[in-house]
Amino acid sequence: EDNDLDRVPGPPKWPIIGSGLIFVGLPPSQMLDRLLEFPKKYGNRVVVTVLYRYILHVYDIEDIEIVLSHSRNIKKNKPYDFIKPWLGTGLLISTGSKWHRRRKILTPTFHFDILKSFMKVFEEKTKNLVVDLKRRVSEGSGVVDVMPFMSDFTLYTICETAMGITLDSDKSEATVKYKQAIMDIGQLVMKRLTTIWLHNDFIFSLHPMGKKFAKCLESVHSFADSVIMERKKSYEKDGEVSSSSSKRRLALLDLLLEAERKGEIDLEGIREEVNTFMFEASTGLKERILEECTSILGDSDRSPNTSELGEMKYLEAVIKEILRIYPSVPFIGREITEDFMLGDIKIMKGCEVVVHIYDMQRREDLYPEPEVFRPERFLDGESRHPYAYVPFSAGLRNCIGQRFAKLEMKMAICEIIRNFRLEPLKKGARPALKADLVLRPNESIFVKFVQR
Ligand code: HEM
Repeated sequence: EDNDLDRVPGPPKWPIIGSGLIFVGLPPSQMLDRLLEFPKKYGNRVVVTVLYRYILHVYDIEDIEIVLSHSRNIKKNKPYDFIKPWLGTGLLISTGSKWHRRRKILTPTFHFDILKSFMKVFEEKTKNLVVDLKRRVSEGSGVVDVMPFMSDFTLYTICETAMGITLDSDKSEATVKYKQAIMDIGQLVMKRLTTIWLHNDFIFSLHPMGKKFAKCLESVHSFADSVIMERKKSYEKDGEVSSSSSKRRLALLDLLLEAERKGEIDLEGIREEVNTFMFEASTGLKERILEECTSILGDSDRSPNTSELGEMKYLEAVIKEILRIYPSVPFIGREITEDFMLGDIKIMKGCEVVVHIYDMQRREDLYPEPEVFRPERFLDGESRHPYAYVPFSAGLRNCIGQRFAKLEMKMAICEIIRNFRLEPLKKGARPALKADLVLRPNESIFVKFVQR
């Protein structure tokens, strides 16, 4: 059958191997740049072929809307397979009826009342963060590499809210290993993506990279298992009593354990979700908060004092602008399971579609002077196409933790701003970025903290 995608422009294709060679051997720091060249060279729909795969990249709002709002094409594409050994088919990766079932079990965890009860944890973890930062600042010049602080903060917060486990000041070997393993997994997956012969599972398992990957998995899984077992013990002891009274928060893990009791999920399934949420929630936040605070506060006349409600709106706009310029998930991939029309072209089952959030949110026609950090864009009441801003994705597979994330970010930024004046080391400097499993800076982010 004729494939409409054969008529869509894209990088040159070789027989059999297709255009995949353009990515081969690219370091992750250049991968994002390569993808960003596409729309400039070929337009807002670009086809890349790799062996038998057709991968359509879309950059237009109209196309993005059709893809994200499709109610049956909810399957993730091939690259997500590489993180399956880690996250299993948890909520992020699962599809079809399994995804529907899981989403139903997990959705109540993000109900507003439960989120409200998490506020205490957000507050406590933020206070601890501020104490840690103060200690660091008092020890030295006040110049801090913020990433490790933020990754601890987000990990502790998700563990306590969702898993009911306190990790603070837990510098145990297992925690340290877990955090390192997650970073390594991200790097290994990206490298594997650009090394076509390592796509084969068997070859990968024999290669040193595959062996390192397996070691990382061991650390991550044993950490997750101990979190589950600890909670299971205390849940079995007093879970039923306290979950029906309002004495204790009903953590996500409790909900999963309850579902296990009802036969809706097994232990393997719980592990998938624990891994999924610890990953999504701890990488989903950390990079973007403080690094961009530096550029906000470098411009000191709009340094936000966030204790007033009016200023909270500004803070919200700040957060929105951060996620416009630095969307944690720069692009999303789908494998098409049911033919559909994308405007005038037919997208057939088996093709993959990649939605470019990062690129779309930096389009000049949608956001004048797109590289300029200007939260006011979100305050001026200007109407915008609903798909012109999708850092949390949209449609059925949107981010389940979106409201959780916003509350956590607000709380953290508020407390930090109240306690410190932040100065960028270099005014107007922007971190070089790399596409990891999430968008990450390619270098440490140093910020000068001056205690107020
Ligand atoms: C700034 C913070 C965050 C951003 C920008 C963000 C963004 C996203 C995006 C774009 C997706 C869609 C991914 C895809 O289709 O492949 C997603 C999915 C998801 N997010 Fe987030 N996220 C954030 C924080 C969180 C937090 C805090 C949690 C958990 C508490 C979370 C849990 C999830 C889960 C489980 C999914 C999969 C949902 C599904 O497929 O049904 N995220 N997120």
